[in-house]
Amino acid sequence: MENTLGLEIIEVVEQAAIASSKWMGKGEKNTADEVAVEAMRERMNKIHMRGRIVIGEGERDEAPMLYIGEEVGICTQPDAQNFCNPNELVEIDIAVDPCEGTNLVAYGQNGSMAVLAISEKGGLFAAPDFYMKKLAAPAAARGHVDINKSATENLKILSECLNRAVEELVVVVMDRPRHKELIQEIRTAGARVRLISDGDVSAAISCAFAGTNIHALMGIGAAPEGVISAAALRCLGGHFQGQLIYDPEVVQTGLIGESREGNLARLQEMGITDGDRVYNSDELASGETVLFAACGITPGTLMDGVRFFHGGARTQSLVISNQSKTARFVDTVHLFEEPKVIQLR
Ligand SMILES: O=C(COP(=O)(O)O)[C@@H](O)[C@H](O)[C@H](O)[C@H](O)COP(=O)(O)O
Ligand SMILES: [Mn+2]
Ligand SMILES: [Mn+2]
Repeated sequence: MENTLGLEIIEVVEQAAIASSKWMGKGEKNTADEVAVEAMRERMNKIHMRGRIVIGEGERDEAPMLYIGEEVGICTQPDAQNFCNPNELVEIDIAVDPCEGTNLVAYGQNGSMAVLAISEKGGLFAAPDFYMKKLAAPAAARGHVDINKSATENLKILSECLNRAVEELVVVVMDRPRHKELIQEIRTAGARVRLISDGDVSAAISCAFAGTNIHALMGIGAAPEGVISAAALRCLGGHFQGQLIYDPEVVQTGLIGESREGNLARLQEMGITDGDRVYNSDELASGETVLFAACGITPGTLMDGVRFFHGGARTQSLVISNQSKTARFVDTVHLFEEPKVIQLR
């Protein structure tokens, strides 16, 4: 599955990032999202594959989406027999977030990216559009920290695993009223908190790279983003656990459905019988082959954002594979017209 796909999906996230970045700082989050979705769809449909979207994103705020169940790739098109023998190709599942951090793009802030994860059919947890409590941490802490433990306990464990004082740890938390107590607890324990307004995928992945000065992600974000983060952390050997959150009182937002009971019933309908189950990265991204790709839209901890120059643009992407055991940082110059100058730096 991986050989050429690994290269082609770089272009998928690059095209989405370029399209979205044209709307950076324009205050129009839906347009920044829409153009990323379209660019991602268009490029994906040129790939020689039989793909199916298992996680599209945006139902919650009715953002444009590559909808769940949508078939993508040349070999799913009506005229597929002209290009390929659909039966010969492995069916793959794809989780996408064409513009992760739409607000960040709209307001010109750091940390947005076009991102996706791929596995063979059935290899990614088809997360409902719910919230998810998340715990991400570096590989050294994998299996030692635990989402069922308190933040104080986990910080102590992290400090031992990473051989640094609790005061030397930085925890990313989304800046939301629901995290008031969590933030207080982390601060009381002695660690430092980096509050983010959006973009918890970037924060989760950053935990797996030493040098980012991010040692954990704690708190509640969206479930689809949890699966995408888990795919990256699974490949990188980092720690990721997620637990669906179905109680509107815990999330403190009206965007999750009317009641705890109603949400539990929705989960049952989807075949999720234990709403409190804790999933680890191997369960959220369980496939034998897992690929992850992201391209910075605005600058971030791991990747630079899209930079335009006269006649072109430069992007930075990250492609991670559990098969080749690689994390590739890809720096690409895109030429929109006949170049006069290619800027090296
Ligand atoms: O910040 C985020 C928004 O993603 P997007 O809609 O693709 O721009 C995600 O990283 C978060 O995980 C998540 O969507 C968020 O925490 C849920 O929204 P909220 O109710 O504002 O906390
Ligand atoms: Mn997102
Ligand atoms: Mn998005």
